[in-house]
Amino acid sequence: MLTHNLGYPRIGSKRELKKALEQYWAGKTTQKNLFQVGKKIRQDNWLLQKEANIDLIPSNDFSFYDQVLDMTLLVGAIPERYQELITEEIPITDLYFAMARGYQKGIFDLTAMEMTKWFDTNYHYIVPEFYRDQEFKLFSTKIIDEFYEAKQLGIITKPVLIGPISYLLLGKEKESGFHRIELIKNLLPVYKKIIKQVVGLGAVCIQFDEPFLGLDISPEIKAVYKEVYHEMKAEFPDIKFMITTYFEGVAHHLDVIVNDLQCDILHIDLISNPEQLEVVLEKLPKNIQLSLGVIDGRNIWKNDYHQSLQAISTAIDLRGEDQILIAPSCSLLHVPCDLDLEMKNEELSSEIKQWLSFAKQKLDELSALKQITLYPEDQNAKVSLKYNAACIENRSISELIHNPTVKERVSKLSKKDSSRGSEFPNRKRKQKALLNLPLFPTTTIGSFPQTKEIRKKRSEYKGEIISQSEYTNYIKDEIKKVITIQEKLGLDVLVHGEAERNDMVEYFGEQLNGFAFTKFGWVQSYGSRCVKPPIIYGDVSRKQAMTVFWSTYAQSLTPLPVKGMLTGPVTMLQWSFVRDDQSLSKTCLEIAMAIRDEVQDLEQSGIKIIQIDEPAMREGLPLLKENWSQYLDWAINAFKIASCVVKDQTQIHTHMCYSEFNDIIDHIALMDADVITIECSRSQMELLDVFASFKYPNDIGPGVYDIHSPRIPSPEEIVVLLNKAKQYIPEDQIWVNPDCGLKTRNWQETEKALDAMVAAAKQLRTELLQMV
Ligand SMILES: Nc1nc2c(c(=O)[nH]1)N[C@@H](CNc1ccc(C(=O)N[C@@H](CCC(=O)N[C@@H](CCC(=O)N[C@@H](CCC(=O)O)C(=O)O)C(=O)O)C(=O)O)cc1)CN2
Ligand code: MET
Ligand SMILES: [Zn+2]
Repeated sequence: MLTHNLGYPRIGSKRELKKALEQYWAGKTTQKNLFQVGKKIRQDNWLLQKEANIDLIPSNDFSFYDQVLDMTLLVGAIPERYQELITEEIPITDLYFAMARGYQKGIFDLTAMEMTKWFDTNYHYIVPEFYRDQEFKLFSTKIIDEFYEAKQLGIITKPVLIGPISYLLLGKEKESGFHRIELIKNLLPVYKKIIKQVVGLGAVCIQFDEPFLGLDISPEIKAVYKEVYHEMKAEFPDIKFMITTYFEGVAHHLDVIVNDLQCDILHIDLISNPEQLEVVLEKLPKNIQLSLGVIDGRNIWKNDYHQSLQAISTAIDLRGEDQILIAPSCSLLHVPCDLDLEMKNEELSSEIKQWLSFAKQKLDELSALKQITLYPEDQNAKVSLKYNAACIENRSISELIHNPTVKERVSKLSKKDSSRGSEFPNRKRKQKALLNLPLFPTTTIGSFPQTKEIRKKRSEYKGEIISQSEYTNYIKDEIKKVITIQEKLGLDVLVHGEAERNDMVEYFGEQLNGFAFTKFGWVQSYGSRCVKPPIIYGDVSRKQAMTVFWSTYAQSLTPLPVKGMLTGPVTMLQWSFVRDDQSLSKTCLEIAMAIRDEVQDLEQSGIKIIQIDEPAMREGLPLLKENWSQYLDWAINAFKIASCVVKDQTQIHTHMCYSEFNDIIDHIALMDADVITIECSRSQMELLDVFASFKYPNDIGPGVYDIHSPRIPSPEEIVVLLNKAKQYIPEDQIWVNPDCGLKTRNWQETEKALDAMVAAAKQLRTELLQMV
């Protein structure tokens, strides 16, 4: 029985890669230095896995930005607009970053490629763009370079590729009249070339990630799976093909896998779907080895050895030990690097620490499971099994977890707690009288640039280098500054700028009971951006008002309305590490009650508009359609519990980003927020197509420029987008705003872009006046 790993975090345990990337982009360091940082991380990761006795160690799981973009470069799917960057003078790395981030330099003004969520995770990938009859070619050498690099360290790695079918499905057609899967015939020869190259260097096993095998796929796609792997395998009969599936079970597609899929090893995710083990064991042909994903690659709880060993021994009994591999359920990209770094963190109680396991610890768990399975009588094996059982037991009976008051409040909720006093048209009239906003009201999503200085001050405050009052005064000055700037820019609805927040989820989590925090638990979100997800370990409740102080201060500075700014319950849940000892819906309701209390306090302190962000509403959607409606019911209900406590006059906003919303827009409408601001611009307002057939009932602000790119939009292009919006949405329902918060941008970009946005809104107002 072998152990293997699907992928290791690459940002560095101290975020070394993040820092090097940002320095490089700022022109403060050389490409050579960036490459050295990358190389060091790869080597550290390989050696660490070797030390942990992992039998099959992955390569090509490293990335400078995103593994899907790496594939795009590897197969040369470079969109037309970047072709002019393929010159002697411009390093290929800069072409790569241009695709990820846009490129505005000299004569060039190129927009970035679209970015979206990686399945139902908080990781974002760069969406491949496909055109009719598109050609592919072997374009980059990254995969062979990395294989070679590891080989020089004495490690024959398992190169990781996104399988050809999942790669195509992850992308998007950029013109009509074809389906991207048709491109497989052009793509396949390039995959064969890639395989040939790594095999030439000595690879014996290749990992093809095919997560779509767990999703709803059509019979046509199934047929393609059959053909493609048949054809590839025929050419490389001696190479082990490992097909990995994750995030869902494959039981419903076993027909393809059993009868048609040519592979040597199939990996299944037993965390997201433990039930599949039984049927896979029964139906999978005996000549295919089975890899059991028994260790949670997406959560931080210590593995329950007893439970894992049961699955492993069932599998071994039926197939024999040499036919079984064990692994994490998916790539470890989604968990922090190393729990050992938290040893000195006194805020994380030692009781909770013994319940946890990060990437490095998960590797040790993997090899412990192998030892216990192969040598059950070994003294070390016995000790580690016993220690594990004690930790699991401790967590299950810990007093830290349950709070009867919270449970009782939640159980007493009734239908009327989740509906507003009146219907939307009525509310809209009352809000209009109170707020008196112009047509096409302009606003921003909440955050303004989180400058180095702000972060430094917070760091100093947390390290007790500066006092609480110094920090408070500093943040107050920041708020004053952003209010003044917004007034100058001529925005209609203001925000306080969120300078006091480290992160929109972490900030609230820190003020709630039932949440715990790490100091180094960073997880890559996209590119160089990381988050430190809180750990929800127990029942959630609010300690005291969380935002009222800052919001009322901001409102005291201006006659214009300032939005109170909260993170919604679904997003709090989705972007935290969640408990696995009660249902998500229960935990979500507990959070909703805490937010509801805050909403009520804000209203009572005179805040007239309250925004409850739910950017993660869509990503929480189960991967299989059959499970959608159940999720949407509890998720929407939680949002309404949080928001519906206010009177008609108080305007509730929500905000969403990063996803395709077309397929759930009717459910988004059911959330009944008075206004939704929603990301749109990277996809050129594709979202709007849905409004041709679905009349969105409430107000909506389709994002008019991309905030993930440093590129500054012109007023003209924003006017074009708004005119497009007008064709689908009545003009008195349209708000004007960026795609998302501005925390990642600098001040110069921010002011210029917002200036363009306000100018565009004013132009539309003038045009309307002239028509009258
Ligand atoms: N949780 C979450 N998920 C999300 C999003 C989100 O905002 N939050 N947005 C989407 C993804 N977008 C994102 C956008 C920006 C960042 C982001 O800016 N992250 C920051 C970290 C934010 C943070 O928590 N910062 C802390 C700690 C900052 C820090 O590193 N401090 C330095 C010291 C200060 C310095 O000198 O820089 C240190 O301790 O070393 C703070 O502000 O307090 C980063 O990578 O840079 C992340 C995700 C979807 N998922
Ligand atoms: C990822 S959604 C971000 C919403 C938040 N209010 C902000 O502006 O940053
Ligand atoms: Zn957003």
